[in-house]
Amino acid sequence: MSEFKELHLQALMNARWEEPDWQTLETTREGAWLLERHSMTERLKAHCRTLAVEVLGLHEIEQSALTENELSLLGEESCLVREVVLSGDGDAWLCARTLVPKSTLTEKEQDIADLGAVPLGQRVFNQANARRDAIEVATVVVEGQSLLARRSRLWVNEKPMLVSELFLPDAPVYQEEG
Ligand SMILES: C=C(O[C@@H]1C=C(C(=O)O)C=C[C@H]1O)C(=O)O
Repeated sequence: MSEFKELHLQALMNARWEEPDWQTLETTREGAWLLERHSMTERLKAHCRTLAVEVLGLHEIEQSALTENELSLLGEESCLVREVVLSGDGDAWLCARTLVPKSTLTEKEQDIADLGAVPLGQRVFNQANARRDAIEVATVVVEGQSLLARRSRLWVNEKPMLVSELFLPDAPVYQEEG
């Protein structure tokens, strides 16, 4: 798993995020996935019997190691980094890296640091005031394969986090009926 982690998380970190072409994307199958404003976990669950989360990493990152762009979306502070792979019925579908500012992990949201195998989306969209904005997309090349990726900001109780998601080759987004 560590080579997987190295390849996919590194690719996600190097992605060149761009404003989506809403008009074009909204009419496509990929667009429905990339522009999803509600829970990605829910959308993935609709395509399998069991959705499993494997935590690849959980560590802190100093403010100085964040990019200007990340700081402008989240505020100037250190973050918790949560890295996971989501698998549908045993097939790896999505690799995700989430930056959670320290000030988001307060009060009711302290548990977000200890989610383990509970999908982040399941926890966040439990909250009536959860919302997503700042959706950006990218095409990421991993081992010669072009993969879809997106980055978005999630808000829970008006506190932000930044979620980057890479759709792996077996993900339903690439399938006809996806
Ligand atoms: C952000 C969501 O959560 C999903 C689960 C994640 C996790 O458990 O870390 C990360 C990204 C997701 O695609 C979501 O469902 O929308």
